[in-house]
Amino acid sequence: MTHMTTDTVTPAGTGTPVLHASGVTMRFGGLTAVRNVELTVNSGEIVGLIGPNGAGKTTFFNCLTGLYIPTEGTVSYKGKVLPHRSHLVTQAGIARTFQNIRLFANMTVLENVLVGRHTRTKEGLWSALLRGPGFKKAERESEARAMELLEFTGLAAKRDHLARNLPYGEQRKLEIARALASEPGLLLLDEPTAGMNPQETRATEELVFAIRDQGIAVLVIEHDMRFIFNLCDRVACLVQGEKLVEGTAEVVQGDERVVAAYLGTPFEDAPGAEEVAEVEAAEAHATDRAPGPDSTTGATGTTSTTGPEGDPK
Ligand SMILES: Nc1ncnc2c1ncn2[C@@H]1O[C@H](COP(=O)(O)OP(=O)(O)OP(=O)(O)O)[C@@H](O)[C@H]1O
Repeated sequence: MTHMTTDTVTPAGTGTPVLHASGVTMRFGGLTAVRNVELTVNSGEIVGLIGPNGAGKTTFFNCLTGLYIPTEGTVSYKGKVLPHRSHLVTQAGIARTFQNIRLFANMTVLENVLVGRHTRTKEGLWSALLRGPGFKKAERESEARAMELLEFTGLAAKRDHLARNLPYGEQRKLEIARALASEPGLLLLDEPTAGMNPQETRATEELVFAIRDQGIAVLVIEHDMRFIFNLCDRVACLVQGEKLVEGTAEVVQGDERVVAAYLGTPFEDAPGAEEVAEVEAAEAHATDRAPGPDSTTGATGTTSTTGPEGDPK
């Protein structure tokens, strides 16, 4: 697999490293889900992580956030190696959202954000939930900050609604607001637009830009390639646990290995008649040749024409 990785790309003009993952490998028994991955996120950057289902993206996130202890490698935040404990990672300055929404369904929108603040208040989670001694003092300040975050994410009018009653897109926004409540320097988003309609996706794109503009670096996993390529300064593509390519949106979209392993066809706005004709011609060509000698392994040969795998949008 010597051809698999490329050098880390650091675009000119970006800041200092916020996150540095060095040689991260994660094995589950005989399965290597993440293999020797090197990734840096600099301040001021939005970095995308793409790849087929099962490529190891979420496992890599779990290694970054202390949920998993990597079999090999280290993860540093602002130059310091992180402990393998998720609450300490949050305290250090990394916040995340999950692929499957994890809100407190029976708490209000505001309460969910307040809970997200517990790593930044002296009183801690239990005091916040039980309104114990010392909480009152911090309460007004915390609530003001939580309301700021609800304004920022467009949820202020819903502050007293139960989280479970929010429409799906707003639940995803609330997850982001709650993550921001820990005042992170780096935000990890795991498929933030999964299940969203195009308007919600567009709004999420704007929200992520606004988060970056507040000085928070962002690392985002997403299967929606339009979203990724519009948003990201840099994109890394994982395939079978390894970093295949890393670079600007243009570089990654144009890389034939990424196209073959994941994208299928070069990414464009919408498949037009020209692309459809191309696809049909390729299919006809493939049929003419089958069953040829390269059709046995599936490792090479025809490029997938179905586009990126992933959750339907
Ligand atoms: N806790 C675990 N125990 C064993 N195997 C696991 C575990 N978590 C993930 N895997 C395996 O590791 C590989 C990578 O999975 P992972 O969920 O990280 O991929 P992914 O790129 O996030 O996929 P998707 O895009 O579908 O979310 C898969 O083969 C998966 O089955």
